[in-house]
Amino acid sequence: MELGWLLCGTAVLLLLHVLMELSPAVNFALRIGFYCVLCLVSSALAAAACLLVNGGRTVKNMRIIKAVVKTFKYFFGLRFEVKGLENFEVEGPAIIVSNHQSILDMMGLMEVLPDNCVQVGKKELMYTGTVGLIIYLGGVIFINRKSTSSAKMVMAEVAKTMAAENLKVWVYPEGTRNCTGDLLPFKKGAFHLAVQAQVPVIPVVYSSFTTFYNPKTNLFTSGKIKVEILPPIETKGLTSDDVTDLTDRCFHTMRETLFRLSGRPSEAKDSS
Ligand SMILES: CCCCC/C=C\C/C=C\CCCCCCCC(=O)SCCNC(=O)CCNC(=O)[C@H](O)C(C)(C)COP(=O)(O)OP(=O)(O)OC[C@H]1O[C@@H](n2cnc3c(N)ncnc32)[C@H](O)[C@@H]1OP(=O)(O)O
Ligand SMILES: CCCCCCCC/C=C\CCCCCCCC(=O)OC[C@@H](O)COP(=O)(O)O
Repeated sequence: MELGWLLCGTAVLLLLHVLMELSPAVNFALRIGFYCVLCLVSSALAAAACLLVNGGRTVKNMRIIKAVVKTFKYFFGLRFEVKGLENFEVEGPAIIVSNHQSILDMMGLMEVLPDNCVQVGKKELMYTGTVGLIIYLGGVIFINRKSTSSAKMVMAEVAKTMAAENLKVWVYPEGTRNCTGDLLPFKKGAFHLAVQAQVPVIPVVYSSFTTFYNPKTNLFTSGKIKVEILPPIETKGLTSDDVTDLTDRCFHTMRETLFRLSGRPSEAKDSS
C-alpha cells in the first residue's frame, strides 16, 4: 500500500518535471503557484509566531516576517547582491522609495528591510487570506488608491506619527507593479510625506527582473538581482512647493541607477 503511494507520488513528480521542461507556461504557472502557496503557508505559521511573541499588530513583527521571507530565495534560485546598506543608517525616521516589479519583490524587500520599517500597501492586500493577516500584523499602512483624498489623509496621519514612533516608511512610488525594465512616472505621495515629516528620502533600486522573469513570455528561471541603497536625499527646509522637483530628482536618480544595474544604456534624459 505504502509502496503504491510512493510510486504514485514519484510518477506525479516526474510528470510535473517533464511538463515543466516541455512547456514554459506550465513551468511559469507552477513556480508562481508555488510562490503563492509558500507565502500563504508561511504567513499562517509566521502569524502564529507573531501573535505568540508580540501579541498583535506591531512593526516588531517585521523581524519575524523578514527572517521567514529571506529563506524563499533558495527555493527559486535567486541571488541578491546588495550595496549601500550603510545608507539606511540615518538617525530617526525616513521615507524609503523603491521600484516595484512583481509580487516576487517581497523577497527583495525583506532581503534589505531595516528595523522599524513598515510599507504602504493597497487595501485590497488585506483580503489575501493569511498573507493579508501577516501584512496586517506587520503594521503595513493600508491606503485606498481609488480615493486620493482618503489616501492623502492616511499619509498625513503617518507624517505625524513617524517621529513619535521612530518609523521608516517604505513606499513604492510607481503605485503599481511594473516589469518592463523601466520606471513608471512617480506618484507624489511619498515625497509629500517626506516633506511634511521633514525626513530624508532613501532611494532603493532593484535591477530589472527581465532576464529571468517575464509574465508575458512565461519566463521564470533562477537569476541574480542587484540592489543598491542610494545616499539619503535631505528634505529639511523644503515645502510643498518643492515636492515636484524632489519627485523628479528622485525619479531620474533611480532611473539612471536602474539602467546601470541592469546593464542598459542610459536614456534618462529622454523621458520624465
Ligand atoms: C511570512 C510570509 C509572508 C509572505 C508575504 C511577504 C511579505 C509581506 C509582508 C509585508 C510586506 C508588505 C508589502 C506590501 C507592499 C504593497 C505594495 C503596494 O501595494 S503598491 C500600491 C500602493 N502604494 C501606493 O500607491 C503608493 C504610491 N502612491 C502614492 O503615493 C499616491 O500619490 C497616493 C497617495 C496613493 C495618491 O494617489 P493618486 O493616484 O490618487 O494621486 P496622485 O499621486 O496622482 O496625486 C494627486 C494630487 O494629490 C497630491 N498629493 C498626493 N499625495 C499627497 C499628500 N500626501 N499630501 C498632499 N498632496 C498630495 C499630488 O501632488 C497631486 O497633486 P498635483 O498633481 O497638483 O501635484
Ligand atoms: C481567502 C482569500 C484568499 C486569497 C488568496 C490570494 C493568494 C495570494 C497569495 C500569495 C500572493 C503573495 C503576495 C505577496 C504580497 C505582494 C504585495 C504586492 O506585490 O502587491 C501588489 C501591489 O503592490 C500592487 O498591485 P497592482 O500591481 O496594482 O495590482
